[in-house]
Amino acid sequence: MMQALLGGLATGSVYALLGLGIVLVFSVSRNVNLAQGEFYVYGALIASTLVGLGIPILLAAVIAVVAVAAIAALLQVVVVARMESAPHATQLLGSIGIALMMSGVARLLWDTDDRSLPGLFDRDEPFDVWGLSITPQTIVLFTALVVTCALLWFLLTRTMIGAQMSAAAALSSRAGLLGIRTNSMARLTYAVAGGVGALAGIVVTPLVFVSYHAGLGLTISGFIAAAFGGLRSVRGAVAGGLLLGVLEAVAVHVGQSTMKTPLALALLIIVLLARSESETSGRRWRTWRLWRARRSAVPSLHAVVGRARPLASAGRRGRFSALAAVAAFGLAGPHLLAPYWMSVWTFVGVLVVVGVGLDLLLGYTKQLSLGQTTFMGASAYLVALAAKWWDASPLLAVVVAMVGSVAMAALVGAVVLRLRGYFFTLATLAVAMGLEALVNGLPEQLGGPSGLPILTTLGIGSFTLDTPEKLFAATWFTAALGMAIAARLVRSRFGYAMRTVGHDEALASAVGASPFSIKLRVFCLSAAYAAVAGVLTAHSYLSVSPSVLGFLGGIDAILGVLLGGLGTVFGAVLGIPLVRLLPEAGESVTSYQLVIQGFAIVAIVVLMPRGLMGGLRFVLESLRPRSNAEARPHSRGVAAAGGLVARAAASAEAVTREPQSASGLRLTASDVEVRFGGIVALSGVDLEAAPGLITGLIGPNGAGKSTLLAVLAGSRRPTAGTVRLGERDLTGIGAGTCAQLGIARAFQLPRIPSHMTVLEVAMLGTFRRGRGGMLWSWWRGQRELAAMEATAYAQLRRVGIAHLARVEASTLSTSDQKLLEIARALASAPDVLLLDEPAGGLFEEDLPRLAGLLRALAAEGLAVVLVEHEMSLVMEVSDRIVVLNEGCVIADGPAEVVRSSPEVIDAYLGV
Ligand SMILES: Nc1ncnc2c1ncn2[C@@H]1O[C@H](COP(=O)(O)OP(=O)(O)OP(=O)(O)O)[C@@H](O)[C@H]1O
Repeated sequence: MMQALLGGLATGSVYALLGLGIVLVFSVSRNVNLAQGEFYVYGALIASTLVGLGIPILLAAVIAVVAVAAIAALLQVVVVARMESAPHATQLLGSIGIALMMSGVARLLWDTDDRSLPGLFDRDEPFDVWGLSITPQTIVLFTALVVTCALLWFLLTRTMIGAQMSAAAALSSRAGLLGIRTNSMARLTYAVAGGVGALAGIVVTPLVFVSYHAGLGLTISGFIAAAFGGLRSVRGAVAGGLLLGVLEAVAVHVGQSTMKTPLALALLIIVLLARSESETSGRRWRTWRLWRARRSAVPSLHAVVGRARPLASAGRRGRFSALAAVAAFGLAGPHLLAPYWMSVWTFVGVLVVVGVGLDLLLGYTKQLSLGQTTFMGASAYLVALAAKWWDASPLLAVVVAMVGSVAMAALVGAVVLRLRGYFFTLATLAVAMGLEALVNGLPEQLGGPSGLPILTTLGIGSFTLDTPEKLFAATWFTAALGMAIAARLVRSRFGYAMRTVGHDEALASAVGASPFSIKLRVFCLSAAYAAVAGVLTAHSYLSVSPSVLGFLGGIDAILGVLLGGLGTVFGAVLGIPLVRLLPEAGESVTSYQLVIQGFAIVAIVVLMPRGLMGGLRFVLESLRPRSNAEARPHSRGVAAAGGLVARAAASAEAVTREPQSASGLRLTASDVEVRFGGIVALSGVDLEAAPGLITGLIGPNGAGKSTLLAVLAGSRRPTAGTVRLGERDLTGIGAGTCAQLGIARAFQLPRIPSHMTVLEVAMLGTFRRGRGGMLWSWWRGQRELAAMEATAYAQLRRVGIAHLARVEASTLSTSDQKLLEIARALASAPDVLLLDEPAGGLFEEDLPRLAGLLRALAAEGLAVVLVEHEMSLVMEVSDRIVVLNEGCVIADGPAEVVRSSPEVIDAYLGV
């Protein structure tokens, strides 16, 4: 046992070394470097080539470490630096692209052979220490870990460079203001991470062979180690690496070697979850009750539906033609294609189905799941198992496969969607790899590496898909149907919520959409697409093997969707055939496949983020004749809005004087305290926002006004104190539920999703007034959208920017964006309106209009809370003013009383 533990510690040292590289990069540049394992592979392979040329091992090791450091720095400059401001999903995709590209180049340079290295010492015989046998190379390995930790500690804490690295990490983009060259720091970090990775490869390869494809597995192990310390702790990475190594060794020692990988990956998910924020169940229960309670009070969008004209959706003809072309291909294909090509195109169709589901998740909600093929594989396995274990009929086997896969997605999603950004993606990767390893390790139950046969033929009753021609047609019809369903969904109220969640979860909560619930539903829906693809693939190949579950099987779908264009639904049908047909170009291409895949991912992410569909739209937009007076649209969404606005305007006539809900509820904050570590932002604050009144909230910079507004909106949980709306306790229930209950907020810095028109942004506000979830929204799509547009247009007109309805919102001036924030908030027909510096950036001549609007809103019964530095506005419109200073209320009363308070003059007005 002790010998096994020692072996575990040795393996753990390798993981720790890999984890240290990941920690270093993440600490400085907030990137998860998925190529860390490739640095290991390159270090070992370069050194082995040099040794083969007769260079002594020590010199070869030094050259290899320097070479890999240089490669890493080059990759940082050429690829990573260009993705700095991209979303997490894009950065991770770029990182995957780099890993695949490096792996592919390694295959070309060093072929598929396993390689080894001589040890750094001549002696081979192990030492005997207290009955344990320790090889000299194991000692080298431990020494390398200790020396690397010491050097990293010295570099980070005792040198000027280390101080600059830490500052670059802590201050992010603002580090440049202090004269810190953030680019050089990031480059240096990558170089050091590359060197550490190469060193790990060089010290381990005398013990274990290395080959070109080892990188990904090593990266995952390194990531598990790094995750222990939250990706930022050197000590955490070392402890995590050693623990993982020991855990694996124990699994092998007790005869469960096949469980090694699933155990390690389960450990990763547990660690990630332990580090994620979780809500208490009590709070969730209260939130759910309040969410249900709001139903009766909300002025329904459906009261408007009858009055709003149904819109002929823009681009409908184009979508219909595309769907008809795909279905026609399904019919004509069997007559046009030779049998071999028909089977190739059948699998392309299967991947298109996966790709459309993936696009809903990645393109709209911006969640990069590397586990899509997990659900495809699970479904294919369930088809096989239903027949094998329960002798199920073909139809029942399909039902079992679909229900089982979606239920599995719901369980997996409920766990992994608690994680954000990189952590979510890596958890899905862990699920995919873990399941593949599990199936491989259970030959008796699940067929092991050779898989299972499919014993059923797809069909209903006497109608069976028993020929390749029928399966081909069914696959492409399914793809067309899948695209039609997705295209309708993304043009519904739920579709807008998906896009908002993808852009900005805080904004989604502020309009009453629950990011978690939306992501979970889309996760399950995309799994349903994958499950359908699994059913088709099982019956096409008549067998299923573990490789279908693995993450690499899904790379083609990801790459195809990226190439076609994310967030387009139809991009999958453009991109996936190009990707899948590439290997068919010949034997020689197959050996270049990894390089091409990796390079294509990197190139698309960096150079063509909108893919082929984006390019196509750009060309079509450029060809479209346009009058001079017309504002140039920046996206298809913007162009589409042009035709709709006139109708929205007409419909808005019917809803212009929408009754505000005016439920007469009062928002009360009592004894609120908020602390940020040692900073007391608010202390013992009371505030009451009564219906029909405007409550001004003023105070010097840093007084705590925005923090109090965040507490009232539910987006910040107070350290102490309560918030109530009428009798309901809202403390800590979250911004989404507060928005659902009628508290609307306009942010100090406008939150404007990219590629949305002004009308669309205002429409987001109507979310809480719609009915039902994803299915209802899909079913009622166009009528509900018409009501949303009419309602939003009415509010745009109210704040005076209806003429900008079709302009891309992100191009508006700050003052117009501020007015748009108010329009969006009003579109929710709130009871309470929280405004954070609405006059900031407004022109002087706009102030009277804003004052008039605020008074009118109060007259309609709204409770308005106005945070503002523009004193003329506050004094003119406020019925009551609360003054904050250093987190405490120093005055509360009518304008004339507050204005003459010596304390207020001293703290604020006199400045
Ligand atoms: N996320 C945070 N972490 C740490 N401190 C914070 C955070 N948010 C606010 N603070 C601190 O809390 C205090 C109150 O900040 P807040 O933004 O609420 O003030 P404010 O009155 O809105 O200022 P301004 O008028 O400049 O917007 C400040 O000292 C600020 O530095």
